[in-house]
Amino acid sequence: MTVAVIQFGGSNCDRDSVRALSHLGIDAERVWYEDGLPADATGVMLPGGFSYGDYLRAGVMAARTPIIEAVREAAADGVPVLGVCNGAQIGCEAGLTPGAFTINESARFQCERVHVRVENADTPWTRAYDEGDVLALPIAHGEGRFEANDETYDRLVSEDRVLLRYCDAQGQVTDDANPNGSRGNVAGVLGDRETVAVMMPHPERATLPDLDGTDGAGLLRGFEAALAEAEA
Ligand SMILES: NC(=O)CC[C@H](N)C(=O)O
Repeated sequence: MTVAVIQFGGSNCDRDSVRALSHLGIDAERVWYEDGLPADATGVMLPGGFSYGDYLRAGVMAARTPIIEAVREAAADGVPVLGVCNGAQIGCEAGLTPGAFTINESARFQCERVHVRVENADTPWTRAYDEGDVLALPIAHGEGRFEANDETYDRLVSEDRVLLRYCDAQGQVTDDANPNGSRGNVAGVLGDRETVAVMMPHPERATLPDLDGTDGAGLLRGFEAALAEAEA
């Protein structure tokens, strides 16, 4: 399989993402957004960064580029799609996943290590974990506060589409453990299909053993699991 890691002007996690995926034995390559989605892509990663300099709203410009139309079609066909940080913002702006990521409650850019709790381990992206597992992952964003209206939020919860919630080191989901004011401490959600997911924390920065922790590796392994699911 080859995961296309889409690079926009301003993306800055595309190389890290390819490196982390390759480390896991998942074939990945960077694809410049103007070159279009390769027909043989068996996965799509929307990496972190500052596409279009976060102009207007983070992710809004990239979400309106032609390659995202191709990503939408691929996602509908069951191709696994993962958006991380700016990629999560793009995913929500593109309607691949519900809700929105907006300006942090602090109104500041926050770069720190947080804990998230696995809310649903029965998805391709979380299969490597057990429900309730606590992962240490880095965040680095200014617009990471998850918001959704009541109807959308209730649907996400009732359909078990919340993947990760910010928590403390013991796994307690509290306001104090919510770094950015996200509704319900939500850090990651599934799209309409469980092969599509977005998350604000950076699993690719917590995958290589020579970096600080490898708790994110299982999330990236979701590409293999999601593909297997789609082909089943
Ligand atoms: N690390 C990133 O992807 C940055 C996310 C985004 N551009 C923000 O600051 O909100």
